[in-house]
Amino acid sequence: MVELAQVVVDVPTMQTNRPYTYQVPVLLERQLQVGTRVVVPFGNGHRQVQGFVVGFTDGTDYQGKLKPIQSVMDLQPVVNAELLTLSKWLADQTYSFWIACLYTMLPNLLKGKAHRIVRVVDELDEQDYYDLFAGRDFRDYADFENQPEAIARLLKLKKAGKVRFDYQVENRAKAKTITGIRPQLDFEALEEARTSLHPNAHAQNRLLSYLQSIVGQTVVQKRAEQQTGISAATFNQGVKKGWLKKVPVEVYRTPQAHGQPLPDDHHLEAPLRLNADQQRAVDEISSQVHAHKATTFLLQGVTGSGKTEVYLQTIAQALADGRTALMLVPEISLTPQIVNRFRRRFGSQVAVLHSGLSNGEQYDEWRRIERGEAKVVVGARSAVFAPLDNLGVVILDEEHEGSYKQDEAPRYHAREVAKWRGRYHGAPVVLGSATPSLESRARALKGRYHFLRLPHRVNQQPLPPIQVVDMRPEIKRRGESNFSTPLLTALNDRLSRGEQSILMLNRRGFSSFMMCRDCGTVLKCPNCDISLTLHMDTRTMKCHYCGHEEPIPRVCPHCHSRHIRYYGTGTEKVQAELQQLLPQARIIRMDVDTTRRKGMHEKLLRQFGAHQADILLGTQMIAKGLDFPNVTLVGVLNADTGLGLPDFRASERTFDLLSQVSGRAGRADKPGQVIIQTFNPEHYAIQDAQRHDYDRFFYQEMSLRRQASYPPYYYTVRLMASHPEEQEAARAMAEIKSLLSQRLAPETIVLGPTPRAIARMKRRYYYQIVIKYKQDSALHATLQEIMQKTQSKGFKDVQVSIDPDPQYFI
Ligand SMILES: Nc1ncnc2c1ncn2[C@@H]1O[C@H](COP(=O)(O)OP(=O)(O)OP(=O)(O)O)[C@@H](O)[C@H]1O
Ligand SMILES: [Zn+2]
Repeated sequence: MVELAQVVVDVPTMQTNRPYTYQVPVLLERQLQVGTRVVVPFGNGHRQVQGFVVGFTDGTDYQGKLKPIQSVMDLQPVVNAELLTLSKWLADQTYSFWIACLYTMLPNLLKGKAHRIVRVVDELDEQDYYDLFAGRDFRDYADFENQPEAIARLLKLKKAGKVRFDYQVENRAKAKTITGIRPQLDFEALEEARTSLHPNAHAQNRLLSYLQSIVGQTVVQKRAEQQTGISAATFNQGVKKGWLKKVPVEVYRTPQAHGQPLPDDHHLEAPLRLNADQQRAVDEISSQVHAHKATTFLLQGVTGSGKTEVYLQTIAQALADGRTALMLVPEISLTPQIVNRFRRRFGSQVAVLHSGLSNGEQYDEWRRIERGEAKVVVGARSAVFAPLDNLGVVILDEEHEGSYKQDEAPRYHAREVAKWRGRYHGAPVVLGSATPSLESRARALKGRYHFLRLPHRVNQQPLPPIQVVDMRPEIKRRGESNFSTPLLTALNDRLSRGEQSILMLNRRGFSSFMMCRDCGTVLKCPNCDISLTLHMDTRTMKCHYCGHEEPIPRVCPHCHSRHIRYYGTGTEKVQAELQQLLPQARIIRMDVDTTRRKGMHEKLLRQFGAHQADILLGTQMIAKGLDFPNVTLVGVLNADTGLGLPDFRASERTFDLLSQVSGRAGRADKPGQVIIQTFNPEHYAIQDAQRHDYDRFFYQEMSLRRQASYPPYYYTVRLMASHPEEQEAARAMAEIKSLLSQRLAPETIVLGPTPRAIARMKRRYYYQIVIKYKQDSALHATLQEIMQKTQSKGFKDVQVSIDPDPQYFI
């Protein structure tokens, strides 16, 4: 019986969220594998859609006539067996479409329409090389279509390991190539040409000898020029005479540490000598690597305790076992120092995946991983899907960070995916943080995670003393200023000693909003329910949610008064004030605006590291991972931002941020100092951060969470419905609520429906329900049912999303 293929099609609706059965045309039989993308006709109109082959079967219940697969997009699978299984689990766990999960795992370029190429990877005999490749190193597969004989020859070559079938994406990015040269004559023929040369033709003589030395090879022209001193003009002459041919040679686009040369693999950095706590951590984790045990570790180490060194040495152990490693960081473009450390240690075995890469770079890094050329992946959230084989260890640094949760479908948490992959490969998972999430710390206390601690800084210094400055009397005394007297004194002090300071402002943009002093009108986004932010660099008002942009108004749009002014404080304004207060200080500002251009982030940090500035002033992006020995002062200008947000994690986030940024001071031999300015000096999050007392914060916050039935005592799910009409969104939610009340266990708490904190966004109104539960066997099925139901006619134009374990509630 002929096999049939099961295909998940790119038609994301609830009804189509399952594999469809297709016939496999004889011609495609040999190419088709599980995990390849195909084009198939779909529906009554036979419209062409993309899909993924997820399995084969020899029978089907389907009564009608099966349609045939139309074409195969990939000549080797883009999703391997592990990731295919994972995608299915992910769809189920996150209440999302299987097809969306499959696409989520792939680099951007493979989300588009691919075209196939065939690449020469080993020496071919001339017949094949010229017949099939016309003297090039790769060709479009489409060139061979309808030539069964050529395809048969290619398949034979593939089997012999001489060519590889690959995929590239049309019109978006192809493999990057540079010019290579390839001799077109054999040794004797070149010799003949040489003897018949004019005796003065020295350059051509040299070219011919050189070509003789590389017969059968392709050499990058630039490299040949450098090695031999033969000029480009001489190579061109050689082309005209038919001695050589120029051919494209594929090169990888390696994301560079901006302007910094990559270390070569012979000059890698040696591991540091570990202290006793670090050694214990490395030993315990490595023993699980060696034993193929999927133990989850919580590594809680104070800032500057040498967690990164523990990661590096654990990974080295996994590599020594012939395995691979995955290192996740919250937003990698913000932590170039970590990437550089990994590169210095592991050289070209490291691949980097993050949103700051071009699509081409991302694709090339992905292929290096997939081909097994890169064994250590450092990346942000989506790197958790890196196609690493034989994983030996997975590490999540700063595990408490909310950015590990994707806030659009599929709403997965990288921590859960990491644990899944750990189980699949028998690999331990290490969750590292100075300030673990309450969830993780609670699990460690219960023994579900293996708890490791690094309680001291490696430099033997205590954590820096923190002074909290109450801004209320400061403002009364000195008027509206962003700088208290103690902070200014401390800054001056560092300047005179030639030491550096880091200042954090918890904001972005110049001002947060604009208000009319006569009528109180605040300039708002026409699409969303939030105020617009002034951006001085582009001289516009911008919405941070939908991207809406408009010119800065001169008069109030409501009452036409000219008394319209900017409220709030942005980095640009603070920089101006600081420069006025300290005219001699050299200041680097780092925020979304100054780092938008590629590579700017690294550049600014490098300048600061080279002491080309005295003060680094920035938003939250400077709080994490920076390791500058000469920084002895950290100032936080406004610790309170965020405390007032309607989110049960507001205190936790404030505590984390303050602890994190304080940790940037005094990391080497000079002692550090931290000054925190606040309008809420008595808040426990601020006081506990001041004492460096994670445990105290943890127990206080835990008791509040228990009282309010929040995580980690309860699990939460958020459901959201949106519609352009407010009452439609509300009505849909009411219907969902009644279904939930019927199905769920009586102990389960269902809150809402209520308008979301930002009730209107992108021209839609949002209503939400929050479910809190400990254990509810009916929950999963009920949520699946809601997914189904919201696809029906009664829910026309209502968009419903289900967000398990949401990280944000605004
Ligand atoms: N065993 C060691 N001996 C000497 N120096 C070390 C050792 N371990 C780490 N260091 C150095 O101490 C500094 C801090 O270490 P590291 O950056 O690993 O700490 P961390 O815990 O990851 O910090 P944070 O969480 O604050 O970013 C680094 O400069 C690192 O090179
Ligand atoms: Zn908007």
